[in-house]
Amino acid sequence: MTLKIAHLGPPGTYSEQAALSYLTWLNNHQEITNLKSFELCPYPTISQSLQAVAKSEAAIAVVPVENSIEGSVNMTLDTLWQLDNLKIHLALILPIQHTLISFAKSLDSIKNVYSHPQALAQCQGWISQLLPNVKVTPSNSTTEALQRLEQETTTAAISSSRAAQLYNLPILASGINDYPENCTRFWVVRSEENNISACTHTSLAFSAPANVPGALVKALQVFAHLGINLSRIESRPTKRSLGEYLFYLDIEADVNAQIMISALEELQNYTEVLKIFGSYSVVTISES
Ligand SMILES: O=C(O)C(=O)Cc1ccccc1
Repeated sequence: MTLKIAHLGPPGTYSEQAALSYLTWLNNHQEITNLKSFELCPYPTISQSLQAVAKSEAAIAVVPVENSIEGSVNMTLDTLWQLDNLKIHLALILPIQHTLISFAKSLDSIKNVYSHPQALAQCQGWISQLLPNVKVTPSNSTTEALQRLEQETTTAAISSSRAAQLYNLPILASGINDYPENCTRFWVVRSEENNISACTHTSLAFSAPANVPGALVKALQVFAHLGINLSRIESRPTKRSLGEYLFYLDIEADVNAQIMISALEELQNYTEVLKIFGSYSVVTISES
């Protein structure tokens, strides 16, 4: 059986790189995979990659969730909340080294720079120092604008050296992210429950029952009282009215651990809608 893996495209994105790292990881865990074959399926947006799994067009999606410089990838958080029955199976942390790709002879002749908003933000210091007068345009992914470069020789794109190699494009500058230790966390998402035991993390999101003093504190105290550590908290607008938020938590415990079963039962008392995105382990990928 061939399993389709949805990721942000066109080919050569960091999300595709994360999907390939996931396949390598699976290969080293053959007992889990039963020797299935896989097909990489690029989608125009992160949201569409997740929708592909929700609609059973693909079995798996690999999506970016958080970057060490720029923080959360809102499209991933928002789409996970909107779609029901998606479960995180694994987190992958990948090092990210951006390159400037262009047919321009030098930085002086560049007039336009394109990339995914996350990549532009991760390189904003470098851009303002070395390309202070360029027009910066966000694109759906780091590889979307690469097809422009051959015709538009005063245009550059921020992407990976792997993408430059894939499309045989010239690299004008390397390692242009503002912080050298730049890395991004990706989630591997499927439509069925993760039945791997002893996961290290659980992610969930909730809306509070009323916008009153202490609403968030009460929910968080559930974990504090049980000695359960949180590794991230993020808020996103509910989009229903200004000033109303959803709260996303990453928790350092397995959803099936007795202590988490108790915590989640108690948490129901302090939440309006509670969505558990799943339990998973975290794999750190070293420089390839
Ligand atoms: O556009 C890509 O290549 C992506 O996969 C999104 C992204 C952009 C920048 C850093 C990590 C992921």
